[in-house]
Amino acid sequence: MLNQSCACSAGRPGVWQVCWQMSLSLQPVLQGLWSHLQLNETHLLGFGVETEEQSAGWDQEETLCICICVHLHVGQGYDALSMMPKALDGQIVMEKTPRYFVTVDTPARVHAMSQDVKLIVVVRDPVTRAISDYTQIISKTPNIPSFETLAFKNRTTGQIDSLWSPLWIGLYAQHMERWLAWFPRNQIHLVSGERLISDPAGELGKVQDFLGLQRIVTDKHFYFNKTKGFPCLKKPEGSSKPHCLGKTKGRTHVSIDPEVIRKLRDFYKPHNQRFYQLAGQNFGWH
Ligand SMILES: Nc1ncnc2c1ncn2[C@@H]1O[C@H](COP(=O)(O)OS(=O)(=O)O)[C@@H](OP(=O)(O)O)[C@H]1O
Repeated sequence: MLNQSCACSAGRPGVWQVCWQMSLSLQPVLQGLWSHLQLNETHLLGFGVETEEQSAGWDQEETLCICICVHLHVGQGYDALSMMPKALDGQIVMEKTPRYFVTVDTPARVHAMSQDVKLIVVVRDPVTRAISDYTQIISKTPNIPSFETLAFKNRTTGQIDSLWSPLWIGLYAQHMERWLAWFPRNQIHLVSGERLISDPAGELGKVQDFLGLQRIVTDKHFYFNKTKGFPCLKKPEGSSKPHCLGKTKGRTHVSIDPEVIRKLRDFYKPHNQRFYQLAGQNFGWH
């Protein structure tokens, strides 16, 4: 059941917002619209438009209500800094938006906001990343074509569709180059997604060093949870119980034709090499 009031966050400076709330009994139409909106988020972002706080639910009369907030970022004047929470002395404010790494205008905008901001990017094997991305997309929009279909412009000739969002995002070198045009390499810290799983304390140790923090988070804070198949926190702050990440993190991936995986590995090889050079480190993706 969806509450009738729409959930847009109001009054944020530099952002215009529109809020729609629809209630129709045309289930298939709305499901299609919902899929369309989710698939086109990247496209919308390209134009500086972002959807936020999307929610959908069925009311008691079995009609679908959708509430979508569209935030239109007004030119370059989007004042992100004033939207950040105030920090006390000794506190660091962090903002986490995975899409910033790949959104074309973001480096310039972040630079206009702060030239000495510290940037952290978590990167993982782009092939695994693409499959993870697709697994997430298909969990929300089950009727889309297969990964194998979407990954190719032409499957017969083997031509990869590098503009398909899950593959395009994995072209890390090209995204990194855009950031390096605005920020020196030493202001960007790269976290290995693989080591974040195999050695979370080690990887977070480097993050703490990069942020100039004392190494407080160490091995003793983690344990390997066999059921989850991932490291989890022994005792998160403010709780006495262990905590693993939620169901949408670390889920079983859709199984993909090994031949397609091989083709994708070949496709990414030169891009990965270029990324290792820019990064000054080899992430070992084969
Ligand atoms: N400790 C722990 N527990 C669970 N999952 C972990 C952990 N550490 C890293 N990972 C990996 O994080 C992946 C999910 O991150 P996301 O890409 O969804 O993050 S993001 O919020 O979009 O940035 C997720 O990807 P998937 O395995 O594809 O779900 C995990 O592989």
